[in-house]
Amino acid sequence: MPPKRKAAPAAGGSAKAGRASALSTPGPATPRSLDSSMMSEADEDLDEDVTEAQKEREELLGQEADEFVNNWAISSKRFQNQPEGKKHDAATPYFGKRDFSGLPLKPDHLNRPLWIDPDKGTIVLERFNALAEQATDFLITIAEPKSRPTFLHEYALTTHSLYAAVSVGLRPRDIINTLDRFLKTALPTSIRNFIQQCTNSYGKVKLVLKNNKYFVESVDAEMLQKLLKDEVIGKLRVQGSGDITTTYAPTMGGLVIPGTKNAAGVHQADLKQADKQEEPGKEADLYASLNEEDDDDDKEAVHAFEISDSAVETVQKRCLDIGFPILEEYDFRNDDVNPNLEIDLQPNTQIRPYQEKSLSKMFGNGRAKSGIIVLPCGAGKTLVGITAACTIKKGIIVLCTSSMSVVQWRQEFLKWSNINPDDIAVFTAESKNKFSGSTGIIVTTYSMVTNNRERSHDSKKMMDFLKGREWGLMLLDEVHVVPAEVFRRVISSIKSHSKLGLTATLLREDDKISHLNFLIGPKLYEANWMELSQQGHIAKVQCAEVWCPMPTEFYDEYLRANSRMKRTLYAMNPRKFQACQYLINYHEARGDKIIVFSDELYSLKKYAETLQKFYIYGGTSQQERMTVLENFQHNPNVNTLFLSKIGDTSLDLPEATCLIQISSHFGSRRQEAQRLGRILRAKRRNDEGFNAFFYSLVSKDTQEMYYSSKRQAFLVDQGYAFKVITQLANIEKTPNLAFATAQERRELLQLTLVDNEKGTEDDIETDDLFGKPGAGAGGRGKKKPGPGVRRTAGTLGELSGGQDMAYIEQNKGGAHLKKNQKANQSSFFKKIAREKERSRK
Ligand SMILES: Nc1ncnc2c1ncn2[C@@H]1O[C@H](COP(=O)(O)OP(=O)(O)OP(=O)(O)O)[C@@H](O)[C@H]1O
Repeated sequence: MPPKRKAAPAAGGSAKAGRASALSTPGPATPRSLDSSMMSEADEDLDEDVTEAQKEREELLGQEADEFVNNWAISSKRFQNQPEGKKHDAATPYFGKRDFSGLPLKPDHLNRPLWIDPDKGTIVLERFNALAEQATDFLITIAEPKSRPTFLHEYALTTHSLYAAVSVGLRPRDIINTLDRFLKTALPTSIRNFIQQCTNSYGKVKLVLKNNKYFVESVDAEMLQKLLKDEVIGKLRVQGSGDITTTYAPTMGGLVIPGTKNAAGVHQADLKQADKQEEPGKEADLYASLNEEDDDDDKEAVHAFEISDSAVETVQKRCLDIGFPILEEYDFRNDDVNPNLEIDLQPNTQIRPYQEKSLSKMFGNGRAKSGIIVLPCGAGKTLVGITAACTIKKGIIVLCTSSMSVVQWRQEFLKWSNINPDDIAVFTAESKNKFSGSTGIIVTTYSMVTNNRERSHDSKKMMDFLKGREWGLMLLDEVHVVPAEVFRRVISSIKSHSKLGLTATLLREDDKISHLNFLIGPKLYEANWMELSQQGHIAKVQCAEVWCPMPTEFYDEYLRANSRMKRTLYAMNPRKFQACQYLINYHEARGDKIIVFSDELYSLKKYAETLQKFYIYGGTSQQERMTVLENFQHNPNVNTLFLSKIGDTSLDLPEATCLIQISSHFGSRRQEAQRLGRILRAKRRNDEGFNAFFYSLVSKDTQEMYYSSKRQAFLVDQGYAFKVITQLANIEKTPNLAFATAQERRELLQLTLVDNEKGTEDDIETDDLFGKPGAGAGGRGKKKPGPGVRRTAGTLGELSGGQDMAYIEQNKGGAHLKKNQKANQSSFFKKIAREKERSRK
């Protein structure tokens, strides 16, 4: 990290800026401070949000605010004391110590697109600059995108991002030179040192599986000598395997690997540069140094020594401890031991530019690097995985979060590639077939592989088969939802040369995402949502937050209610109900197909029943689900569908063009992104002027407003602007809205209070929308819970759908669950417990 990573005032923090602009939409603005005052009550039971980390963050924000005020006072004084004519502009005092306006600009700074914060390594990119495209390619390779609204993008230079840059073949001087050339100011020494420090250690040592033997490899012979002298690693060298061997790195000349043309983004930038530059002589040398270096890539000598299979983890850990993280690469072209798989993309398959770019990060130097590719929902992660498989052409194992995804993955393999159907088998509770030839593809679920319970004979045999082989590629779907421990178990039991993780959002509220860096590999590529929607690969979406005032009697109850009842009340707010009805009418009349999401089962059913619409939740039978979905797709009279959280993922309904959210999972940014993902693949996305719509209905002056702003943070960073609608046009004049009279609203309140006295029903954990209700991941049968189902945390094996894994993991486990279980106990059990207690005394 660059020196001192303190929390910073959000100068230029575009997420906040995006939010602020949305809030400035006319209308009676509710002060956001109201929400924070509500926090103390909400704190009691927040599953996900009020973690220690959150408290720390809040403390930090407080410190940050103090610091800001102090700095402002100092700078303001300094500003006033400056001689007239030498004063900076009026905004200067606001930036305090972080005022970098004094940094000398390069004479041609207007032509250069980047700014950098010398303290924190935050890079700001001017998207309107002529070199923005090239700079973006470069930044994607060396830094992590943080925020990408329309005009200014923000990236962060981190140890991990530099690690990833090195892993795709960039060298420190590539990074320093190119960054310097894009910057409007000279590259600060602090940043130069940081890059050198990180990149000098990263990428020097590689772990390569060649001819089924593990080698520690480096282009630096001295480095290998150093490792051999290390007290831990030295002993682990396979005795009798000779000293350090020297070979030469493979050349790329003539090789055609799908998606490798942009090895690190820099080369492509170079080519475009030649076409676009305004001042040829001057700009052409912007990348010259990189080209020179590329030429000698092919001739580099590589030194290696062998280690045993069992020593791999120890060596990896030790290398990390001594500051030389080890990179994993698979030289699949020179693997003569593992049989080749007959698989190619279908001749008519055309991968899209961003898919190709993401793969170029994986295969940039002709070998397969392990890591994670991040693409928005509906952007075609499956095809990226399949293309990687077609490149490596060895045994492939695919791990999914649900048994339905297993079926879908197999179908996609058959659709996009020429794989023989006998060469691709699935391993689920229902099917335990192997492929027929010497190698092939197995598609399975995380839970099938990590299941600790006693296995059936067939399942055990299958596991032995999976463990006993060496796989060329392990494809890990939806990596953000799978607990780190599960990865550890998967990775330690199944041996594979390379791993590719796929996800739409590298987001977890619990920060465990960093584990993935070492368990799978660095983030290789993250696509820009806005760019993909502009290119028509995903739909353009208009997002809005609709503020629904609460009638006084509801609000009075809300203030008195416990946290569970509060959630029910803000979902059942009759004004919200009316807004939902209004939006359904409006969008149905426009010819849209609408999905209404509710995490709250009580409101899901009440809304759907009152409006006479279909709904699906965990307890809906498989047959009914299919009938409802079919009708939604093909019946012009069924245009609205209510869904519980089981529809958050895996739902492929390209007919849907409008989403309305009436209740959600606290502040989960991931759920918000996943739900938006349900309309990103809208069939009509390329119709002229087409827009999909995403509405979040929030009850005004309740905790929901706080959660809503939290939930939107990720999408705002992707460039989505949330408009705040404080009043839906003419809603008060709209006829036939439900709960129009005070009497009806009072009755609704009474009914809600009575019905929910004993706590509300939770959604049944289920596979996914297409899975069997109550079936565990991998389709393992689970008893169908009766009414009043409780939420259980359980292990991954017991959890069924990817959609719930992380949410539940974050539900601060024991305490919360116990509380819930207690609340759900019937009075009979409570009585028994009391009697037991008494008899003990
Ligand atoms: N290169 C391509 N050419 C044509 N169609 C494509 C291409 N890539 C993806 N698609 C199509 O885009 C749709 C979305 O793909 P896919 O289901 O793989 O998305 P995803 O990123 O996995 O989404 P989610 O995160 O929601 O599961 C599919 O219908 C797929 O066939």
